[in-house]
Amino acid sequence: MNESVVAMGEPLRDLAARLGLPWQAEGDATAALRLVMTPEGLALSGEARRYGAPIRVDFTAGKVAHRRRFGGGRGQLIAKACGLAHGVTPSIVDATAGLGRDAFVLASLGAEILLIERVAAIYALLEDGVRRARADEEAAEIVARMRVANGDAARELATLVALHDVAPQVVHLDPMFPHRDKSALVKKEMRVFRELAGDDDDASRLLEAALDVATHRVVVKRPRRAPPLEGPAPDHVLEGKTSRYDLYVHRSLKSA
Ligand SMILES: C[S@@+](CC[C@H](N)C(=O)[O-])C[C@H]1O[C@@H](n2cnc3c(N)ncnc32)[C@H](O)[C@@H]1O
Repeated sequence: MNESVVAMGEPLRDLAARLGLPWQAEGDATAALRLVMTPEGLALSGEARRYGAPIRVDFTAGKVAHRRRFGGGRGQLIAKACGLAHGVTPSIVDATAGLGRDAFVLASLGAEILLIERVAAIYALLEDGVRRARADEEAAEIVARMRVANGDAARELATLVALHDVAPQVVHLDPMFPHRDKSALVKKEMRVFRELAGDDDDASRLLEAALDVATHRVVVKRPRRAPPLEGPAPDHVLEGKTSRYDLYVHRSLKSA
């Protein structure tokens, strides 16, 4: 799937074998994107002009930590969408984990959460971010509620959930949105994601799988003006400034 990425250097030899990533010795790499171990943790980097700064997962600083402190707690849209607004704390699966930003917000509000990511290189960043956060006094307590899994949730969600012994009340989905607009490429991190993850064209299959395992609701994050995923119509919609959440309530909970 990710021909454009290699794990580079001796420290990543085992990781590459475990995740089925191509591996090259230090200095040999010809691929556009490289996973490298740095003193600040695992990083995904490529030519800066095309891909911007190296990408790492850091739950202890920057945007993620800021969002935890000032993001609005249980009043923020994602918390309302996932049903955390009324003092309830559901168990959640984030089946499109990415860099784990949304999942970290949910875990910081008290939710136990299983993060599933199918792109091995992105999963590796996530796993490394969780490992490093365990050494941070504040973040450790939060990441203790997060578990990460590498797999394709559209094809094996039920298996992954059983394997990790979770019975998710809520499944959170944030698939890539296939932007046609070239200006979307301006954001370099997004460019990396597009090259590695594609457009998530199978998102409606993922919705079906999520509806099969969630006991309460499936929550789909969409750009504000994007159409809903193909499939059943959402039961509720929560609109924010730039994004919205489509909510699919489990049939047993719908009023007759
Ligand atoms: C838009 S990003 C999610 C960003 C994430 N919400 C965050 O806060 O960092 C979408 C991610 O979902 C992953 N993904 C899409 N479909 C998936 C599937 N069927 N199973 C597992 N991961 C999937 C993609 O590889 C990509 O990393």
